[in-house]
Amino acid sequence: MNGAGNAFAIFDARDRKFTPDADRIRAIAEQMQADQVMSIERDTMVDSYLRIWNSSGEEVDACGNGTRAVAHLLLAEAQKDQVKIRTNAGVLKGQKADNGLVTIDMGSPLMGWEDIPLSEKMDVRGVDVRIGPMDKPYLAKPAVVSMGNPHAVFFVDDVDAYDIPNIGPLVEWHPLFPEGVNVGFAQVIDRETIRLRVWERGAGLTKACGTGACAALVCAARAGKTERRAKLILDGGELIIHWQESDDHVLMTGPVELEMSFEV
Ligand SMILES: N[C@@H](CCC[C@H](N)C(=O)O)C(=O)O
Repeated sequence: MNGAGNAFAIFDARDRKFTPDADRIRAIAEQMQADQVMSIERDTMVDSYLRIWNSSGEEVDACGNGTRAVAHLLLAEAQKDQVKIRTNAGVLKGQKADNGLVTIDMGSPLMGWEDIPLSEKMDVRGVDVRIGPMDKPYLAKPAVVSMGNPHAVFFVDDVDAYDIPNIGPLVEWHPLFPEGVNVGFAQVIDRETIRLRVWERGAGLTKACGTGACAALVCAARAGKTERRAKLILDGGELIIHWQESDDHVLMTGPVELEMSFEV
């Protein structure tokens, strides 16, 4: 499946065990050209339990687009208006939106430096990241937030002018981020539109990152650069992100596509 171009290989592990090691995940991701591998498992309390692995082989806690993709499957299967999916980052609600789109309530963003986590206390609106060549390092100041996974967001004038495959990895495993970080490059077009590209932790430059889109909107709205609702334009499609004032939750709405399904 894909969610706005973010590519997934999803295993239905409700009746069959799926216990891959990191090598197996890497092989599946390579074969299926997937950014993330996921498995849907039975859960006693909610509709399903979703496990998520990056294409690098590590299991992670959150994937916004992946959760939307699985919500789409479960909504169709159960013929329900809403499904609840347990992830390692918490229980998330998914529902159908207009025009075949799917919405996930991603819950509240976490803003404490320990929540991201950072290795030392810093102002999350602009942390100090020293990157660049050894002889000429430069200081960059991305905003950071957790959407169940860590994000650093650089606000730039022209997203397409940045060499993301070279800059992304320098930030992804910078010592300030003990668990690594997803690295977003956000260009505010106007108060309701952001162009975004994301170098994902453990997956590289993907066509879309759902939690990255939520993180970019939260950091932009927190800094007064945008409204709390905006369209995020990613390489693979568009997402509408709404950081609700009423309950602090972030809602993500966008397209989902089932590309193929088969028995293994
Ligand atoms: N593609 C995802 C995020 C997947 C996990 C991320 N790479 C991480 O390591 O936290 C999304 O749509 O949110």
